[in-house]
Amino acid sequence: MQLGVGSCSISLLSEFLGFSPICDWREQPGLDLPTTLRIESTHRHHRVVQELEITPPWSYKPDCVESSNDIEPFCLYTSLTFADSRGVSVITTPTAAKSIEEMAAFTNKEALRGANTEPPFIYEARARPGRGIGLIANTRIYRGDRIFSHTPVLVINTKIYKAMPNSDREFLQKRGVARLPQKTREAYLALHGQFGGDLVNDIIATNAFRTELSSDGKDYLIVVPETARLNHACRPNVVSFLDPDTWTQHFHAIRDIDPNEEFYMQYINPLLVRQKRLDFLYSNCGFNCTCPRCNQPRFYTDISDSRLVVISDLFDRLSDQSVNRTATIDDAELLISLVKQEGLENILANAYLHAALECSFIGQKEKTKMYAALSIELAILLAGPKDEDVMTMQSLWDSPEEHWSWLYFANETVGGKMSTTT
Ligand SMILES: C[S@@+](CC[C@H](N)C(=O)[O-])C[C@H]1O[C@@H](n2cnc3c(N)ncnc32)[C@H](O)[C@@H]1O
Repeated sequence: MQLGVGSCSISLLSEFLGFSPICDWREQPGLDLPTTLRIESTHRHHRVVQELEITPPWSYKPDCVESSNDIEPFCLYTSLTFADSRGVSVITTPTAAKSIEEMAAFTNKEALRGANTEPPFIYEARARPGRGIGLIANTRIYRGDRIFSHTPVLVINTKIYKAMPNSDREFLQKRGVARLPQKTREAYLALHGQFGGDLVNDIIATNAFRTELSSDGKDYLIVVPETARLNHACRPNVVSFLDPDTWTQHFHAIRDIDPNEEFYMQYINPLLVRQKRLDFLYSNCGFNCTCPRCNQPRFYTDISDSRLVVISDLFDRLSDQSVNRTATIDDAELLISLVKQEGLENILANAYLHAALECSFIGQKEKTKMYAALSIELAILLAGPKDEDVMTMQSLWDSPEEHWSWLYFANETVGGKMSTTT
């Protein structure tokens, strides 16, 4: 989602909307759908196209397979020393690997301080009826508390899906997992596979997150064994963001969590009504959702669905930045109230952001600051403190009058509908 006014804009990214890309990645045009992921290919001609040397941080000579577009091969790079010898295997092009090698995660040991270590006794993994293993809180956890921060063990440039047959990609994937340090490899291979077929590939299909890992914005799939144990619920209590500099995925509580409550993230767009959520989860993620929100009695589902329709409509109207827009601060406050009633704390930062902007449009300084602060508090859990949108909101909090949105329509539209200065 993009809020844009001239050259000034605040982009509300999909991750910012609070849903994980975990099943979304298989929706991308050109990527394999789950049915093809299930087929174990018999096609075997892994054309190793070039002999590359071992260069730090990599621990082996990269294995490369020619790509059908003939631009660049895709190669397997494994570092056994990455993240205190947790290790990582990366499948990408030699050019992308060069820029990865220069990232702080690989050049500065200090950058990974605190990653892959967990506060003790916060949670434990347990069998959950109808949904395999899940992570259960052992103690009360408060909104904003960090749950864990981990680095990926397998990283795949998504362009590979268009660039070569499945069998070639699977060859690189299998070798990538085989080369990981033993403990890491075992943790990977113990993960759940939902679709069957080649195990390494099935684990990717079931557990991968889609994310921008490199500074050049390239798309990657990542598998992080610890965070892969998080089940989905349509009212999540944890959210994540990935710091691209340190290659660390951080999870925080987005609301208070009781002892014995399961941690849930949201795999899909939170604005879908129940039947659409169930259909999407079944066709893209391969399971029938057993979360409490999908299983509540019809009466509550109907109320929830109608709230979601209004929430979507309000987001659309508040995002409309044309001079003919009809949205007001009342709409933004209604949105906040409905999002809270719906229990979607993972999109509350967006609702607060809209409220802050509406107040700024009409020059209400104190309320602008109040809503900006409320938005920032949650947005840093969803996108991280270095995120551009979070920094933009910070500037709205610091000095609303300096922000592009301040009395924007009053200045832009002389005598127009939006000249709503008080
Ligand atoms: C990323 S894994 C989550 C951890 C997994 N439960 C395990 O045992 O490792 C995703 C898988 O968990 C199960 N799952 C997650 N959320 C679920 C839900 N709300 N309802 C039913 N099954 C769910 C499905 O089998 C899905 O393929």
